[in-house]
Amino acid sequence: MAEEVVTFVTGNQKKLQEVISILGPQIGFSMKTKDIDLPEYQGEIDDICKRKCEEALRQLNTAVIVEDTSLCFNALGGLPGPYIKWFLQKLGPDGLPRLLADFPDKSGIAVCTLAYSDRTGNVQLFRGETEGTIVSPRGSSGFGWDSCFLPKGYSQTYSEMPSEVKNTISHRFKAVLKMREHFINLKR
Ligand SMILES: O=P(O)(O)OP(=O)(O)OP(=O)(O)OC[C@H]1O[C@@H](n2cnc3c(O)ncnc32)[C@H](O)[C@@H]1O
Ligand SMILES: [Mg+2]
Repeated sequence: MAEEVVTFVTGNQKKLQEVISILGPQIGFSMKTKDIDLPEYQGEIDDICKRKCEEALRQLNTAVIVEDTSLCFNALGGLPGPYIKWFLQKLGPDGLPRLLADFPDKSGIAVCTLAYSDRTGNVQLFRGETEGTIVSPRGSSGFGWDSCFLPKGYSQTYSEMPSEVKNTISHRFKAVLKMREHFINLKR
């Protein structure tokens, strides 16, 4: 039987590169990619990702995967969470730890949610989380807020560590692994 073709839809090429390198060759489906910055609704993480996936399906009318990344600060009840993109854009990486200046708790959670929809609109979510601390920016590799995120148990931020290390401990790694398991099990 021919492998199912699924289109990964994202406007973020860095994210895409990481997904591809984490997925590896044996993924149980054949992946195409499409560069669209999909609209994102407000709400809880899972709902935002599900609706983003439904919008991708509506636009492309084929099986799709989308991904949504959140950075949740525990002292702020989980905010900025799914709105981290706009905080980062307006405040820059320097501004992120400053949001926590008045709080002793600097901990945060990076969350990656992948949503897969088949052509009939049946959506499945796969979530990966990595705990860490929000620090003043350190390091130059990676993208987004990588320089501010110090994963728990490590002395280097995502930006200071080699990408091969980030890609074996990250929020994205954990979500991609769950999705890959799902597809590989389907074929068994
Ligand atoms: O088209 P999409 O897939 O939505 O791509 P995006 O860049 O808009 O991504 P999100 O909506 O998921 O917003 C997440 C924000 O967090 C950033 N980001 C995502 N993954 C990251 C990672 O692993 N490390 C650091 N920053 C990340 C990303 O650049 C955005 O600013
Ligand atoms: Mg986005």
